Amino acid sequence: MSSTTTTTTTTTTSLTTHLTLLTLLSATTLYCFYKSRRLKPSSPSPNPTTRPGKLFFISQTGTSKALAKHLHNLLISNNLPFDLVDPKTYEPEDLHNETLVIIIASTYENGNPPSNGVFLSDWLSESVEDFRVGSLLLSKCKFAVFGVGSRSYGDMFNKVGKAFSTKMRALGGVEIVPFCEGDVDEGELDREFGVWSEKVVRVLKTGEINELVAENCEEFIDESDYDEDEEEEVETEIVDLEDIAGKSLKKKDMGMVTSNGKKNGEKVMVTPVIRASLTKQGYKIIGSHSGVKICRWTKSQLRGRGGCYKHSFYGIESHRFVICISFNNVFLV
Ligand SMILES: Cc1cc2nc3c(=O)[nH]c(=O)nc-3n(C[C@H](O)[C@H](O)[C@H](O)COP(=O)(O)O)c2cc1C
Repeated sequence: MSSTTTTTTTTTTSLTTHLTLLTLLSATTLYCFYKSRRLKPSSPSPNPTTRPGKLFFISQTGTSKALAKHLHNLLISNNLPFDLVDPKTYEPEDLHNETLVIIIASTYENGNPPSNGVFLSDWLSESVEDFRVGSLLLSKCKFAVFGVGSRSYGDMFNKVGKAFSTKMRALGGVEIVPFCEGDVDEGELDREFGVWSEKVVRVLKTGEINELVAENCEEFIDESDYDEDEEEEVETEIVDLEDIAGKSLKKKDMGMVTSNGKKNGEKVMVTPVIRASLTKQGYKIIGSHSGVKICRWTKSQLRGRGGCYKHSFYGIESHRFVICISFNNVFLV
């Protein structure tokens, strides 16, 4: 009797142990499964490099705006993401971040842009003229321009569209389809615009763009200005206190800062766009007043690989100096 009781007790204990172990194992499995689900992203994260292109219309009485809307529909129906943008709501300081820009621009009185494009146009002109900005500012940007005007205005015909194309190129932009001039009076504006638009879409879709970019980049990037070390230097940009405070100069501050970089009437020496451009060229920005870059010949001389003509021809040891550019246009050697 006693033996039977002992056997029953042992069996019950063993069963309880098994059940406990089974429960523990199941709980662990469930926990691991739950954790693995939490860690696994539910869907692939979107590609951070894809930024919609910008389609600007510069228009007084609506012709360019209507054409831009047509093109926008065409682009979207071809799975080419673009934002239709009125430049008067756009901050040109952001332009160096754009990779695709299309501009439909009308010319208005005395060859000037319609009012919604004046700021963008002036900003580009000033950037082209500003020696600190340089021709690499828009090197990531592929663009195309269509001009709307009337031949009856003679030399002023499509002056604005032409100027946009020229200025974008001067800042390093890569023109993917040649500039096209539409004539509202004697030309076949709609047909010409249709043909040009198809070409833009084709280039964007087929990737012909890549070949063009590769070719054009060679023109714009002067390798003598760069070497391997400078690319690394770009990463270690000095941070300005103004930027830490988040006070970069923007169009929305226009009450105080004008398009030519004046703040409360005083010249601002390094605007964000100048900073970006100089950094691309390998300069280190000092505070908000100066930029420094070591000439590649200086590095070459210090490494014993030969220096520039000043040393070879005249024996001047310029590699012993650092050249500074002060933004108030004074050069210090
Ligand atoms: C007052 C006025 C001035 C114009 N000046 C020029 C000009 O200098 N050059 C040009 O090519 N077209 C000129 N045009 C023609 C315009 O570009 C044309 O009317 C165009 O369709 C206007 O485009 P929008 O409707 O997008 O503003 C002028 C038109 C007007 C009404």
